[in-house]
Amino acid sequence: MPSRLSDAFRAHPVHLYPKHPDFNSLQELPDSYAWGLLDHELPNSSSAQSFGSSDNSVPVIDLTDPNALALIGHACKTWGVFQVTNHGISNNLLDDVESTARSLFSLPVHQKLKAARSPDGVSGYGHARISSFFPKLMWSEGYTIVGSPFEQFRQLWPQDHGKFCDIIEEYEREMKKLAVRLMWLMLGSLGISKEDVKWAGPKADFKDASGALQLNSYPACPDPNRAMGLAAHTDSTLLTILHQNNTSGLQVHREGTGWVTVPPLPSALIINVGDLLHILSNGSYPSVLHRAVVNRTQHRLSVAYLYGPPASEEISPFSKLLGPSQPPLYRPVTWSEYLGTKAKHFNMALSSVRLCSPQNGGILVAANDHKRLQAWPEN
Ligand SMILES: C=C1C[C@]23C[C@@]1(O)CC[C@H]2[C@@]12CCC[C@@](C)(C(=O)O1)[C@H]2[C@@H]3C(=O)O
Ligand SMILES: O=C(O)CCC(=O)C(=O)O
Ligand SMILES: [Fe+2]
Repeated sequence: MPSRLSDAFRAHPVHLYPKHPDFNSLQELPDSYAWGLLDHELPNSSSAQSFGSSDNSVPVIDLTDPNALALIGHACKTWGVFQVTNHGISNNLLDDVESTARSLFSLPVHQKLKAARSPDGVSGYGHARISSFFPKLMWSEGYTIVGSPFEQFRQLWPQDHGKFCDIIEEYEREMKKLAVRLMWLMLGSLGISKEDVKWAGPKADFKDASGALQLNSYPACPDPNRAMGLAAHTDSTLLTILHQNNTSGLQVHREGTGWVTVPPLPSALIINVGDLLHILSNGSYPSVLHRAVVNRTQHRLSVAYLYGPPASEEISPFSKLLGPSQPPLYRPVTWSEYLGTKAKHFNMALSSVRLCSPQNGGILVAANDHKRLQAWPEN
């Protein structure tokens, strides 16, 4: 069984389309990128709301608010996503990481391909792994970093990789600290304390936790209504911390409302509940289904920090949350195994680790999961 994050995809290599176009040279949307009409830019579209009553917009939480723990608990239960302000990450660092991503994606295609992700690897340049589940290509490029970016950055920028490595390494350190703080707020809001999480380590600092950085680029698109930046998915994480530049594009799916745009707020970071927190909370903090759409005039960038437990630690619902009427809904799974499951089953990954209920005669998908699956627009 794989034990490091970088081994997670050994058993599930993806051979994605080898051709990477120079997006800027395309005046028309090639058929291979045409998904059919999306409704995100249609006039009067009710399915992509961004502003409205506060009930219909993603919660914004000030981390210095004395009530932050309760606000976060409510946001996790009802949205699976929230924005945070006063999070302690400096604007300088956010600007630096954004310009690192901009410099990277502006390199010529042949240069970026020198750091191409291998079919069974985690790090490097390429399409999102989930691309293999769709007949059409996504209007985006990605670059994944696990651990030190040094070796690959040296290929990309033979002369001046040093400054970019420093920025990424500092960003990884800062994200890790923020993730620990958010973890304790999210777990605390579930009534989980330090003694309940042995894998957080003796100092409760999640020292052995793992993380990946995903840089995403969504160039301006000649036909945005028919293109998809990043298809609807949930993250296979405990939580994800997302920085987006000043261009909107992230949408989250909410039952009963549909797609809701998460507006860029200066200095705010977006926090997604991932599938592993969904499992730990026994489904009470559902992972959020989200996607990225594109636009005609602006280049959008985002940087996601995908945070998970130690790669070989078994994750299962906290026993404190279980009882005679709350049986565990998910079987134990390691992050590494779960990433492999996602690579194989994509949107069925969470229900594939759901425990069978004997009353259902072994039928795997229970009522709630069923509703979630129906929300996936591609189903
Ligand atoms: C740790 C990881 C989560 C991720 C796969 C990865 O190895 C690094 C990239 C992550 C990402 C980002 C875009 C969406 C996503 C579904 C994908 O294809 O690559 C996620 C993966 C995930 O959360 O499952
Ligand atoms: O670009 C975005 O807003 C979404 C990125 C994302 O979902 C991811 O990297 O997992
Ligand atoms: Fe995501």
